[in-house]
Amino acid sequence: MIQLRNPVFCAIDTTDLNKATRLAARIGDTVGGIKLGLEFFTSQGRRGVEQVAKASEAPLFLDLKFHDIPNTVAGAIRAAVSLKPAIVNVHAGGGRTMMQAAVKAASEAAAEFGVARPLVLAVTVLTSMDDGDLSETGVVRPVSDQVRALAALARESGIDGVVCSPHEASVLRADLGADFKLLCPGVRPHWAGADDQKRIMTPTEAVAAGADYLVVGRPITGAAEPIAAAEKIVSELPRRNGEAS
Ligand SMILES: O=C(O)c1cc(=O)[nH]c(=O)n1[C@@H]1O[C@H](COP(=O)(O)O)[C@@H](O)[C@H]1O
Repeated sequence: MIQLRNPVFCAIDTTDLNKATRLAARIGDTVGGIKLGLEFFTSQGRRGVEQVAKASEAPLFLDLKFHDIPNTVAGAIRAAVSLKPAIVNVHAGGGRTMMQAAVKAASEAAAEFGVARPLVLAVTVLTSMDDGDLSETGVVRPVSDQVRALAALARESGIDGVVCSPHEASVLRADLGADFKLLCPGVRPHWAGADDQKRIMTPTEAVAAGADYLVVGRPITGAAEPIAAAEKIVSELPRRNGEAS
């Protein structure tokens, strides 16, 4: 269970350590959490993550989307847990055994390092993909069906929730119940462009559809005034039980 001031995670996608640290320090009081992903981690590594985490009290989503054989993913999850993230993720397409290994490794590493176990989420179908993109990979059913199947497999594997687009949130909520976490990128305020995202909704629509957490990157980080952009997004959301003001 993670306590957030609001459901918005700001995706800080950059190679620039100073930029990431400065933004994290300033925006941590506005958004619910901060997300660091492949671009930042590949350029700045563990020390970069530690520096950004030190700059902000906000919970960290370490988005490294592991997708490998079970033993390798378990080792990577172990290493990730030592950075004390609130959330980590794997690709559901890695399958049942891989997801089970990820959850087991997260629990064992958390106990060993004396830290809280992060939520382990599984990415279903990337929010940048539509039915045409998916069919090119050999999966010919609609995205929504594939997301439902992968989410059901993730839950059976002991995963805490999934990364999906807001388009699938209401169906997954009905399928998988209130406790299964739904984290949605592909979130765009009406005043922002879609960029490379294809399955998008506004923040308010995504929460109404059942998203627990929202990931918003470029509409905040690419704005002339990132803090003001984040405040605008957050101020439009309905307040939920347990969220701080
Ligand atoms: O796992 C993720 O966070 C993720 C999954 C997904 O399906 N789509 C997706 O956009 N993301 C991440 O969410 C962020 C979205 O950023 P923006 O498109 O700039 O808002 C990026 O950091 C992506 O890596």
